[in-house]
Parts: sequence; C-alpha cells; structure tokens
Amino acid sequence: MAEERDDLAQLTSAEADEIERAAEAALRPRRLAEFVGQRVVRDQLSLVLEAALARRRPPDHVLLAGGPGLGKTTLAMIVASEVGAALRLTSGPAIQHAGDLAAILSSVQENDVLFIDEIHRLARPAEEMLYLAMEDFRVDVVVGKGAGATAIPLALPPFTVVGATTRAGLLPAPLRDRFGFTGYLDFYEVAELEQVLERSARLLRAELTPAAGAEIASRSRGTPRIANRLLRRVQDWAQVRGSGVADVDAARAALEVFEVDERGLDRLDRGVLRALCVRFRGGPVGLGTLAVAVGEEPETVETVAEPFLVREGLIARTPRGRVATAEAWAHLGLEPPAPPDTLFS
Ligand SMILES: Nc1ncnc2c1ncn2[C@@H]1O[C@H](COP(=O)(O)OP(=O)(O)OP(=O)(O)O)[C@@H](O)[C@H]1O
Repeated sequence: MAEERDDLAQLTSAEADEIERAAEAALRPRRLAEFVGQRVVRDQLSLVLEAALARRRPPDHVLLAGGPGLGKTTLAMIVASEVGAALRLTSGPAIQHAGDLAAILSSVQENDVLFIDEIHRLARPAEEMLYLAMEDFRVDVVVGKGAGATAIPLALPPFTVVGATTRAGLLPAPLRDRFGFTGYLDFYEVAELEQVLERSARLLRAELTPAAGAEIASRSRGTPRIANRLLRRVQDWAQVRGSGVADVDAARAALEVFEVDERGLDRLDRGVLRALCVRFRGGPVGLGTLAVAVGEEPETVETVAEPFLVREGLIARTPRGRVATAEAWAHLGLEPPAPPDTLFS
C-alpha cells in the first residue's frame, strides 16, 4: 500500500516535471538576438557563429559553463538554429559506456550540433572517445570481445559539440582544451530579468504590470528559469484568487504562498542558512555535513543554493568550511553567538 502511494507520488512528480519542462520549452528564445543579458558570452558566440557561417564550416566546439537555469540549453539550441544545423541532445549521465557514445557519434550527420548536458558526468572511457571525435573527427568502434577484439576506425563528418556544465572545474584539462570557446554564464541583473519576464508574459498572454515584473525579478535569484517559474505561479494566483491581472499585490501574495522571501531565498536556501546558523552555530562546517543536515545531495547544495547565498553575502566559503555571515543571522532574525573570548569578560 505504502509502495503504491510512493509510485503515485513519483508519477505525479514526474508528470509535474514534464509540465514544467514543456512550459519552459515554450519560453525559450530561438535566436541570439532574443537572448537577454550575458552580453559578453553573446558577443563572443555571435563572432564564433558568424565566422563559421562565412567559412561555410561547422563552428568550433563550444563549452558553456554556469549554474542551473542560466540558459546553457537555450544557447545550445540557438547555436544550432543560428547556423541552420540539426540539434541532437544527450547528457553525461545518459552515456554510461563508451559504446553508448560510439552509437551516438556514428549516427552524427555533417554540421550537426551535438549537445551534451552535464558533460562533467561523462564516464572516463566515453570522455577519451570524445577527445578523439572532437579533435580528429574519428571514432574507434570496438568489434568483438577479449583478446580477439579489434578497433575499427570510423571517420566522422565535421560537426560541433556543445557541452554544458554546472561545474567547469571538474572537467579534465584534455577535454576542456578540445573546446575552441568557453562561455561563462553568470547570474542576471534584475533589469535583465525584468526583460525576460516581459517577453515571457507576452508569450503566455499574461497581463503583467511593470511593478509586478520588478518584484518578481528581484526575487528570482538572478536566474531566468526561476523568474519564468515564479511568473507562472503569480499568473496562477492572479487567475484564481485575484483580478486576473498579475499586479504587484498578486506577485507578493503568490510569492508568499510559494515561500519565496523578499530577498528571493526559497525553502532550500533558508534550510541551508538555518542549519548553518542554528545547528552548527554559524560554522565552519563542511559541505557534505551541511547537505546531510538539510536532506539534500551535496551537489545540489553546492550548485543550486550555495552560489546564490555566497553572492548575496550570506555565506562565506573558507578553507575550513562554510560560515554564516552577520547578514545571514540578521536575515533569519537571529542573534549570532558571542565570540568565546567575550564570554568571561
Ligand atoms: N537569456 C535568456 N533570455 C530569456 N530567457 C532565458 C534566458 N536564459 C534562460 N532563459 C529561460 O530560462 C529557462 C531555463 O534555461 P535553460 O534550460 O537554457 O537553462 P540551463 O542553464 O540549461 O539549465 P540546466 O543547467 O538546469 O540544464 C528556459 O525556459 C529559458 O527560456
């Protein structure tokens, strides 16, 4: 019975994920000119793509590094559409064995853009196969097993790999070196997120007031995916509980329902801060211990919550671990513990 309930919960969350993905896909900009913000990466990429078009050659391999939801997949799709190429999508975790990658590579067509999400999670043998494919446009297909196995070299047509990673530091240098260009995506400014929201509201036919756009943008953790998601929740609130217009009152009410505070911190962010301050008395504490305390994977805490909390000046990373700043205590409305040497003075 409990198992059945678990299955049901899984199914509904999988369905919910599917709905979120579809909603996200509908809002993706298709051309570089529609892509808001990230001026440096946009300029660099536009140069790489224009040069490739002028030479009538596929663009150099591109690596996109940056936190979740900052636009890596969107940019990969834009690379393909700007050069009129077909896009093929895969991801590091989906490629368990070198054979999986060999199958993908051997079906690549000339000029294709092969997008590999979470490329830092590729298995080592697949990584080595990818170096060769990226550099020499060749893949060695192994036929047979054991002592009788032979590698048959297969020439590949010229194509472009676009890799995406939330953790560029984990990529081995030989793989990083095979990319002709690396674009680093950073958090967005509030004004840029306002532009993202204005465009999304237009596509969703939502009536979003500029003040509500500003309110949502300032609480979106510098991330377009979050801005779009919050917009949909505000639209829900406006339709169900409000006047239909996504105004600033609807925005504030909806964000309260969804537990996004005035600085944009969500449940996970606050959970991390609270654990750090209350349970570990402000730290220093290691990432793994902190992750266990909030019931999350260390990678989730490190890539999703921490970069934003560090940028906001709420957490500091020290060689001995994470520590809460004075601002973190103030944000939670708590008093930091007195330093030990003042206890007896
Ligand atoms: N610069 C941008 N302008 C407009 N919309 C954007 C921009 N960047 C991202 N978005 C929107 O944010 C959503 C998430 O973007 P995307 O899927 O490209 O992020 P990602 O970096 O690939 O995330 P992940 O690492 O989780 O795969 C998309 O729906 C897209 O529409």
